Amino acid sequence: MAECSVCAAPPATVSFSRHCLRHANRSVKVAVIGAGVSGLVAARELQRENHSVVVFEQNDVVGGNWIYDPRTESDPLGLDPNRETIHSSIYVSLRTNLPRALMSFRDFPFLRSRHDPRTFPSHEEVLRFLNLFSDRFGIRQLIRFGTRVVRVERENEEWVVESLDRSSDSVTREVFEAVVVCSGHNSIPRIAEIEGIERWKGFQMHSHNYRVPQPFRHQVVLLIGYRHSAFDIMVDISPVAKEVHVSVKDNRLDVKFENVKYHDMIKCVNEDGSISFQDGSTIFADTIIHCTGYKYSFPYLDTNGIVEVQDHCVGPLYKHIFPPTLAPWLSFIGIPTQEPIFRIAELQSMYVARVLSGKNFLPQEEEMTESIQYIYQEMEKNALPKSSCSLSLRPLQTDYKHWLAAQNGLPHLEEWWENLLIECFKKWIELPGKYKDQWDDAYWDGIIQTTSTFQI
Ligand SMILES: Cc1cc2nc3c(=O)[nH]c(=O)nc-3n(C[C@H](O)[C@H](O)[C@H](O)COP(=O)(O)OP(=O)(O)OC[C@H]3O[C@@H](n4cnc5c(N)ncnc54)[C@H](O)[C@@H]3O)c2cc1C
Repeated sequence: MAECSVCAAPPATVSFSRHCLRHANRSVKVAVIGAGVSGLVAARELQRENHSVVVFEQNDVVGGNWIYDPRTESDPLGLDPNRETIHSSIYVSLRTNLPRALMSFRDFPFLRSRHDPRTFPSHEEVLRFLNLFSDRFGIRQLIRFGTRVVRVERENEEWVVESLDRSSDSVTREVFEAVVVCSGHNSIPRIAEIEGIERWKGFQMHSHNYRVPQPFRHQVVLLIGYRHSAFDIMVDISPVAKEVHVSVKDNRLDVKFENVKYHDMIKCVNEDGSISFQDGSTIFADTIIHCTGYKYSFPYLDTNGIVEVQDHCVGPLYKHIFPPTLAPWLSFIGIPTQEPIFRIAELQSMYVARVLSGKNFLPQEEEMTESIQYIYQEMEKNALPKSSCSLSLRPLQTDYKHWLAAQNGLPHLEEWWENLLIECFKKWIELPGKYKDQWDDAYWDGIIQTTSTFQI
């Protein structure tokens, strides 16, 4: 380990953040990339620790994925690398799949507003909440709007950040001590591989480019996948479409709609353009919508191969945050996309801010690497594919949240929080399509208000 980066005190007295105890609490110049949920909360926590923060945001407003954009991409499947990309994947009818209490920050609850007081509110309500958050904590003044980061590169132990100002079309080069990546993971489509798809003459798209049901009127539509987006789209288009077919890998939910049929996974597209499924059924369809999730991508980031995306897994990342060899100068917030990200991003951001100021010590590089290996082993023991190592925190999700809270000097996450999450998952299985409107608000509001200081 090197000496203290401020006074050259000997390595033995220095934390992994390269500060001796005398120079802990140091302010670091940090670039945050993105002003969605992760970037906003990262900026707040870094500012609270007195770091000097610049947030780069390609859009002109805050909110990231929660900014509804009626436009769709020129390649509806999202495969053409030269297409102009659209960041948001939100559709008009979208309501949150989590109760608002699970989309709250520790000291800034997502309160019911007069605009939309529902427990599972619309996307507009989430965007409103993120705007309130930005105003309350003075985040906007830290953000360079309309500025896209085009390159981040390590030079002489510092990061060179190149950004493009969209209004003047000019590129600026700046140097930062630390970079926090918050650029989101719900924009680059991942599509299903289908044997014989080159024969398909119909229309294919990814749910990233789905906005409204009208284009599918009187059509036979095949949806691939059955997580939240597929389910929402099915409910959206079944009233206008002739037939909706859903190809599902697992998690078949028994929801009856007159014109909806469920199938196993797709076997192939046949010579005559029909589609066969592994259960032996065959259909003709007008449109295929791939509701098959997203790819991680950091096109601007050059780490000399240290951080890679392999098999949908971003790594190596200690605690899903720090690449051991570049810690603490490079960090990632909000990587586990299948988790309730608001609170996790908040705890991760606090941790990063504290490590940078020297309040928290990171373990030695070898220990961080061992910790990453331990997660892979636990996943293997629990028969979880390596491809889910970034998406979710399973099987160590509860330990992870408690660990993060403890690092930040906070008590364990409240019991109601975990219970609410479990209940939400149970209800999604038991009452798909209905659970959002059959939620026991009085019961859960009571539990939350009597067991914490939290309001909803
Ligand atoms: C259809 C759908 C429904 C969802 N529903 C829920 C839900 O109900 N509840 C929930 O908690 N989560 C939900 N999510 C997950 C959702 O993505 C997160 O809530 C949250 O938006 C993630 O925030 P983020 O800041 O990590 O990423 P984003 O919100 O994607 O923000 C990233 C930001 O980075 C900016 N950016 C990217 N690249 C650059 C660059 N090179 N330079 C400058 N700026 C850049 C983008 O413009 C954007 O503003 C849903 C996701 C999808 C796709």
